[in-house]
Amino acid sequence: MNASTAPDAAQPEQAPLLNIANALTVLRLLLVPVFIWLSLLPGDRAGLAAVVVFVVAAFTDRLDGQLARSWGLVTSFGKIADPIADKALTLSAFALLSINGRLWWWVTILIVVRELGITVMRFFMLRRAVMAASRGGKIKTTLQMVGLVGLLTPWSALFLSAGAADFMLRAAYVVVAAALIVTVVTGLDYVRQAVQLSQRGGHAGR
Ligand SMILES: O=P(O)(O)OC[C@H](O)CO
Repeated sequence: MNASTAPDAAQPEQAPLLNIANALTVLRLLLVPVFIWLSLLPGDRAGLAAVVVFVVAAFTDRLDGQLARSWGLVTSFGKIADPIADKALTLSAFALLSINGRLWWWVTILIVVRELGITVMRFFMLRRAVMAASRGGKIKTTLQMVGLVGLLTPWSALFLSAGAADFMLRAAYVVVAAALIVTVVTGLDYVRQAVQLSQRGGHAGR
């Protein structure tokens, strides 16, 4: 939602906790069980409905960040909850794909370890600073979401030729590969930021 590591104690929050940006973040979290339920139903129609719910939830990620920045609705809750809502959505999709044998487990496990590891680290770092999502983190989430939509969509049910459906699926795997690289690199970068903050021994100074 917010670029860079932001100070928490130095600047008291102006925006109310109950605002449209945070409501969209909570909506994204609430859409996750709906997406999982639809994904587990048999048939292409349920699969397509699951993709629609996923896309709506992914769109709220774009919208909440934009609204928070442009309307001055940035809160510490949003900085923490926004990445958690993203991870709940993307990690459930990665796990479902691996369960269905459509994505290698090692890819899902690597991404789960990075995402949960950074979330735990964020909570530990709260004593010093709120580590908001970085630019790289946002790019990573976008790549993951685009790749996931490509892998989740039953392309053949969209009246595409076999060749076109195959092309879309291959393109999705390429995007997921790019997402995997950015996921690992940005994870390491967050660790570097956390080490620097810890060494400074105080609040993030921006
Ligand atoms: O890479 P993270 O953990 O900062 O997550 C990034 C967010 O999902 C961007 O909205």
